[in-house]
Amino acid sequence: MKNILVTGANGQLGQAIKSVAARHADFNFLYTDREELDITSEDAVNAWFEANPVDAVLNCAAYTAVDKAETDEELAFKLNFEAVLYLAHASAKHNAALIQFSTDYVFDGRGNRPYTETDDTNPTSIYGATKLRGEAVAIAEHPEGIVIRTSWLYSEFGQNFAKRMKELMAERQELNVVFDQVGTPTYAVDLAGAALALLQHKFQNPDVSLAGVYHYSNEGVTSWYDFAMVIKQILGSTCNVQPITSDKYPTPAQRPAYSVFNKQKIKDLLGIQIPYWTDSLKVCMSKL
Ligand SMILES: NC(=O)C1=CN([C@@H]2O[C@H](COP(=O)(O)OP(=O)(O)OC[C@H]3O[C@@H](n4cnc5c(N)ncnc54)[C@H](OP(=O)(O)O)[C@@H]3O)[C@@H](O)[C@H]2O)C=CC1
Ligand SMILES: Cc1cn([C@H]2C[C@H](O)[C@@H](COP(=O)(O)OP(=O)(O)O[C@H]3O[C@@H](C)C(=O)[C@@H](O)[C@H]3O)O2)c(=O)[nH]c1=O
Repeated sequence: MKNILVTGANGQLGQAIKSVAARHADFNFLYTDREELDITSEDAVNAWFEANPVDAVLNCAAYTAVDKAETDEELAFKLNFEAVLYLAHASAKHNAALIQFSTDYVFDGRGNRPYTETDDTNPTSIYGATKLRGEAVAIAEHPEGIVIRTSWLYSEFGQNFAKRMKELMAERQELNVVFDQVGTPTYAVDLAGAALALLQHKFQNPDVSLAGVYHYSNEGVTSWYDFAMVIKQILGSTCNVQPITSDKYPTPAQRPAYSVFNKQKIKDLLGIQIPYWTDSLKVCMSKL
């Protein structure tokens, strides 16, 4: 039996992990959120590791309010960087694996072909910058640190774009959504399955180093507008959804115009097929 610490377990990804946990009868999940384990406290992190035997950490805790981070840099930095440092040190000391989650917002979006794990990063937002620092520290401060970058996460859990669109389509007759930001939505339940498969692979191949960055999203490419349009079609909504350019939807944080991932590395390693984004979206919408 492997003891897996899940931080931020009541967040979107944490709940998605709970929903697939039964697939891994040999994993004993230790779910914590801020109340049980505040990862911004180095003392709390160290005390937790002293008190509980841990074989791996899935760090699902993060500061994810992209626009708010522009004026709340201190807390975003604490959670997305400093806390990762504490987790990396503690898990390395106790010989536990570490999986840190990161984002497509580490890229500036000026690319025009799917980003690989070795492509240059250049975040355009505070959120992206703090997540990039978190990636670096997970890799540098843990000899086997793993980072999974994902994009446009949605699910039946927590707050996300798909749920927001459903609410707005019920409230409004017209909705404007940007069509000049292109990426790939990711169903958090698919990501949770892939992260646990990666962990399983690691436990089964203890002598092989898996350290480094991996890209994971669903398959396909779309814009936020097209994402909204597919949601509208699935719901059978009559809301008039209009495409707009980003300058017509000003936000405090600048988002990448293009953030599609190349996912070959994780697909080759695990031998997995990743679901197409609209297939997973239909599964999720049937649960909302
Ligand atoms: N959401 C998205 O679209 C994307 C997310 N990601 C990454 O995926 C990961 C998971 O994101 P997601 O599940 O959506 O995020 P959520 O915001 O849904 O969940 C984050 C969780 O962290 C908890 N938390 C906050 N502060 C602390 C603390 N000090 N100690 C412990 N826990 C804390 C939150 O609790 P509380 O609610 O009480 O604050 C919440 O439960 C993150 O690393 C994120 O950067 C990457 C790409 C896209
Ligand atoms: C709600 C809404 C948003 N938009 C735009 C704003 C933005 O450019 C885009 C996405 O909207 P949101 O602000 O909901 O999504 P955002 O918070 O930017 O989502 C990001 O979250 C972080 C945590 C990540 O790591 C990213 O991968 C990504 O998922 O859609 C519209 O055009 N119309 C709307 O009605």
